[in-house]
Amino acid sequence: MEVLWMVPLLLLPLLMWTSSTFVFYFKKCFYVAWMMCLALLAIPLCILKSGGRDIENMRIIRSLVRHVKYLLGLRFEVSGWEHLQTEGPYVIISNHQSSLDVLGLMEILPDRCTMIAKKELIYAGTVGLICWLGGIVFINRKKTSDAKSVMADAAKTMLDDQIRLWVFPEGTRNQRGDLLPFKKGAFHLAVQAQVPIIPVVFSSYSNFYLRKEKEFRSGTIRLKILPKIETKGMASDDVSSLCDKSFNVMRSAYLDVSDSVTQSNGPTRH
Ligand SMILES: CCCCCC/C=C\CCCCCCCCCC(=O)SCCNC(=O)CCNC(=O)[C@H](O)C(C)(C)COP(=O)(O)OP(=O)(O)OC[C@H]1O[C@@H](n2cnc3c(N)ncnc32)[C@H](O)[C@@H]1OP(=O)(O)O
Ligand SMILES: CCCCCCCC/C=C\CCCCCCCC(=O)OC[C@@H](O)COP(=O)(O)O
Repeated sequence: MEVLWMVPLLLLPLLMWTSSTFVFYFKKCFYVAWMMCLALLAIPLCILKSGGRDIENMRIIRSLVRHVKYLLGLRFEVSGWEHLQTEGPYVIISNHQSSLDVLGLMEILPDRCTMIAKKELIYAGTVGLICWLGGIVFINRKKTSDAKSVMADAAKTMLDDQIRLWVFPEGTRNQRGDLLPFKKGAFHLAVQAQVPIIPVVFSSYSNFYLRKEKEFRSGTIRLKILPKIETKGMASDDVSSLCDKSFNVMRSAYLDVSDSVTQSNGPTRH
C-alpha cells in the first residue's frame, strides 16, 4: 500500500518529459505550417506588386514574418543598428543555427536585401516559391564550379541593381556552441563587387531550443550587428585573410553575446 502513493510521484517526471516533448513538436509543426500559410498569402501579394521575381517582394515577406516571434514566445534584442546605416550594396554574413534564423533575419533585414540559399529550398512548397519570388539566389553546394559562377553573376547583379546579399558562410546549420569554419564564397563575392561586409551574430539558441533533447521553450535572442569590414582595393589573394579576420571578430562576438544571453535567461538545464 505504501508504495502506491509513490506511483504518481514516479509518473510526474514522465509527464513533464512528455509535455515538454509535446511542446517541442507542436511548436515546430506550427512554425512550418504557419510559414507555409503565410507564404501562400504572400504569393499573390508579391505577384500583384511586382508581377514576378523581384527583390522588392522582400518588403512584403519581411512584414508578414515579423509577428511570428510572438507566436513562438521569442524575443529579439538587437544592438548595432548604426552599422546597417550604410549606403549602397554590401554583403551581410551571419551564423546559422536553425530555420528559426529567418525570424531574426527578418527583424533586421535592410531594404533591397536578399539571400543566398541552397537550391533544395526551392522545393519547399509555398515557402520555396516565396523564396524564388523574393529574389533569393540559389546555389548548388555539391557543384563548387556552378556555385562559384552563380556567385560571380551575383556580384555583378549587386552592383547593377544596387542590391545587398545575406550569406551564411558556415554553409550549413550548426548548433554546436561554436562557429564552423567559414566557406570562402561570401568573401569572394564581396571582393569581386568591392563592397563592404557587415557581420551579424545571433546568440546561441541553446538556452531555449535543443534539437536533440526535444526542448523548445520561450527565450531571448541577442542579435549583434558588427562594424563593417571594407574590401576596397582587395583582390582574390586577400580573400583568405579577409575570411580569417571576419571569422575571428564573429567568433568572439558570438561567444560574448551567447554568454550574456545565457546569464540573463538562466542556464540550460542540460
Ligand atoms: C511570407 C512568409 C514566407 C515565409 C517563409 C519564407 C521566409 C523567408 C524567406 C527567406 C528565407 C531565406 C533563408 C535562407 C537560408 C538559407 C541558408 C542556406 O541555404 S545556407 C547554405 C547555402 N549557403 C552557402 O553555402 C553559402 C556559403 N558557401 C560558400 O560560400 C561556398 O564557398 C561555396 C558554396 C560557394 C563553395 O563551396 P565549397 O566548395 O564547399 O567551398 P570552399 O571550400 O569555400 O571553396 C572551394 C575553393 O573555391 C574558392 N571559391 C569559393 N567561392 C569562390 C568564388 N565565388 N569565386 C572564386 N573562387 C571561389 C575558394 O577560395 C576555395 O579555394 P581555395 O584555394 O581553397 O581558397
Ligand atoms: C513540400 C516540401 C515541404 C518542405 C517543408 C519545409 C518548409 C520550411 C517551412 C518553414 C520554415 C521557413 C524558413 C525557411 C528557411 C529555412 C532555410 C534553412 O534553414 O535551410 C537550411 C539550410 O540553410 C542548411 O541546410 P543543411 O543544414 O545543410 O541541411
